Amino acid sequence: MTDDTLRRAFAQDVLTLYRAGVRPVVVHGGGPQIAAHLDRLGLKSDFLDGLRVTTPETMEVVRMVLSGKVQKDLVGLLNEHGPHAVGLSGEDGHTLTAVKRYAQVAGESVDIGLVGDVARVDTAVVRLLLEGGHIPVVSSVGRGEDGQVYNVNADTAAGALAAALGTRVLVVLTDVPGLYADWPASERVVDRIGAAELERALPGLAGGMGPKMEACLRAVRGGVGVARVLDGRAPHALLDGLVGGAGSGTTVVPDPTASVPTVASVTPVASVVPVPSASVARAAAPAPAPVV
Ligand SMILES: Nc1ncnc2c1ncn2[C@@H]1O[C@H](COP(=O)(O)OP(=O)(O)O)[C@@H](O)[C@H]1O
Ligand SMILES: CC(=O)N[C@@H](CCC(=O)OP(=O)(O)O)C(=O)O
Repeated sequence: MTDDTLRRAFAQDVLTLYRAGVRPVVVHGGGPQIAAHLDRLGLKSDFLDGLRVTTPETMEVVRMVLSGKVQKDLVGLLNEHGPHAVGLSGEDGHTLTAVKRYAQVAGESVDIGLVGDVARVDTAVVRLLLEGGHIPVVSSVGRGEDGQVYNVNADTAAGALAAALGTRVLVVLTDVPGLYADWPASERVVDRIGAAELERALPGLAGGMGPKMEACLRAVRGGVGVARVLDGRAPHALLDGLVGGAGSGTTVVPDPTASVPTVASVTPVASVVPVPSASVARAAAPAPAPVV
């Protein structure tokens, strides 16, 4: 999202899906843009457990950069050929209600300021936009019921929103080819992982991969059909990954249903697995497919 060519390719992919009948919801972050702005202001920013330590001063910058710049740039790109995209912050319409989140460092909870987890999602505004034929573009800022505004990791926001909307697919774009099985010792990418195995692996994940994979887990446990982690450094990673690129990135699938299926429970519900992705584009889906 810091490279203009990649950003444009991403916007084209979202529009291609949209024109094919998919209803994408974009949730964005902007860590590098926040860092650049903090730097310009001479403010330091540290990360703990993959999350930015957020003072009230930092929070002002996070809010301004995410909702005022990164979101508007994305909306602008999506709207070059029509009034498709509408930006909103997680604060708007109570979309994301946040609660303070602590970092976990060596088994201890550490206070990292105004960092939030998503406690509740109100999908009303996003659904209104989808019903009106728009592409919602959501910044990962949450409103606390304590009067604070919280900095929510974008993957966390996306996973929670996907689960609340009951979407078919969650796509997470990142700057590595997928989840490395044994990072940093090896860069072998995990092709596919089930929710239970991912849950066991989560405590061992470092840096930003922790919140990212936690978001995928939350999504598939919340009823999303499948979550994909794709390498956003490749132009058109989104479309290639969804439509053409079986095998790219890491696919997170829900737990198989624990009980022996009865005839009634055989009806496919959440246990949909890798989207044969041409069908994503064909879907004209009754459920929207979110894109991060
Ligand atoms: N097991 C892992 N597999 C892949 N990347 C990992 C892993 N553990 C830590 N990382 C780090 O996590 C980074 C991705 O997280 P982050 O920088 O927060 O991404 P984003 O900006 O896409 O949210 C990778 O660039 C890599 O350095
Ligand atoms: C709490 C926390 O870390 N919030 C993130 C929000 C933006 C984000 O997630 O951006 P990326 O997707 O580019 O990493 C931050 O301040 O950087």
